[in-house]
Amino acid sequence: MSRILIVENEASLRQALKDLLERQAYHVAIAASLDAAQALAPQTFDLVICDLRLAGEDGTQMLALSAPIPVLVMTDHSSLRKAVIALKEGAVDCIAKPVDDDDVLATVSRVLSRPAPREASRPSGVPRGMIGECAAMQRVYERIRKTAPADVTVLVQGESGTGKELVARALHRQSRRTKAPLICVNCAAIPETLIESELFGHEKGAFTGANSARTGLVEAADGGTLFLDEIGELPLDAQARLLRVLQEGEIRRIGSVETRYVDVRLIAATHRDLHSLSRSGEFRLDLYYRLNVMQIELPPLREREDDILSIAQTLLERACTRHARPGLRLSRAARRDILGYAWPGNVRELENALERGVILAEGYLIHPDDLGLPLERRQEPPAASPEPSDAAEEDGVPDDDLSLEDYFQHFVLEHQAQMSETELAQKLGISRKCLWERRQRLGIPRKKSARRPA
Ligand SMILES: Nc1ncnc2c1ncn2[C@@H]1O[C@H](COP(=O)(O)OP(=O)(O)OP(=O)(O)O)[C@@H](O)[C@H]1O
Repeated sequence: MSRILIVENEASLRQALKDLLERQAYHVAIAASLDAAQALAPQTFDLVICDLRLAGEDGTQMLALSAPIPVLVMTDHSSLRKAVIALKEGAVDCIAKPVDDDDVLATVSRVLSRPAPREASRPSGVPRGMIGECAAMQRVYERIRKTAPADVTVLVQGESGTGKELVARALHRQSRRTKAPLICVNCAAIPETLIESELFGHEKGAFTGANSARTGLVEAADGGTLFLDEIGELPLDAQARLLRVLQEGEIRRIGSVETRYVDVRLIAATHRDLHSLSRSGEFRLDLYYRLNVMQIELPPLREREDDILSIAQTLLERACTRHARPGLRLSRAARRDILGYAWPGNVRELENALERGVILAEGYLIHPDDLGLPLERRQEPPAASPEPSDAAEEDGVPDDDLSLEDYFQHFVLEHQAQMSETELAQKLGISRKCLWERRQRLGIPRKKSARRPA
């Protein structure tokens, strides 16, 4: 069934819409703000419903954050102008507030019955929500395309923040199970004492505190896909139960003698070496072999040199939209830092650094200090090719978009501590008045220098 994300800051309406749509068997997630919506990866849904007037935020920003997923906007009479703008900017339809249940259901069903932006028809074959076109990622996309329809267990390996959950979502979307649930569980985030009952469910009275019977997440994924992130953290007892699910499709709730049958496709992910964990007795070898039918290996960001700047650019645009700071750009020095840094937290860390940059940038450019990358972990930037055919590629940092404004900012920031305003203006070939005006426009306030004023 289709997955819908509701973005609405008013709690009662948010819950009422959720209940209404869930009664029609849609899978619904809710968010009260743009940030909360962004954290739920809006591009992985089938439809986003968004109020245009979120508390202090502009709901039209959801259009850019969700693209290419259809966005249905909600508005009352006081913001009709905004609704017209949203429709012009690509919203698929508009629901009038106060909302009418039948109107909501009819509009949702109409929008969802239109042909969806299909994965396979995306020009580059890049799964929805994923960025990057380097050779290693092309191999990942090809693996996803071939593996998804095969309905086999998949083991996704990669460091933290490399996109393992995005791969699981793409596998599910491209599989025959796409209309059934995808249940994502981070095994490391659930306390060891609770994990078995969370996964496999329990009967009433099975243990202290089990006041009622509960369905586990494996059963909730019946007919669909179960994504177990950080599977290396699963305790041995839970591993034994999981093995039974994989071998026989059998599940037994904690405290129950009754065996139930489930049809679940398992996608597991880990940043650890399960084979060596099995040698030390921490992971069952038989489970490892069961999981390891197909592997998808995600490269760390530092090995995706060809991709880093284009990923940064896309993530930067998203962050600019989120924080209503359109048009911010990375300074040359910031791009060099991005290329030279080792990115132990991978794409997630890059996303966070850019978010920081967008929030802290004072002018139109994001400088290294705004990104705040830890100095000790920066590496030398990738070496320039021995005989650069294009001087603009010096240090591997493309220079093609280094505008006069970039140059101006860079020059002023680099020399203002040592030069007076007159010297700076002379070197730049402009008048002092012009220097002052540009400082104002670009948001580079004059810093007090140790030199006497000119
Ligand atoms: N190739 C990619 N394209 C776009 N965004 C990405 C990519 N890889 C990771 N991200 C972003 O980085 C963040 C982390 O991604 P994800 O949760 O899929 O990583 P993970 O490998 O499962 O991490 P962990 O192991 O820590 O759970 C998300 O915000 C995701 O959108």
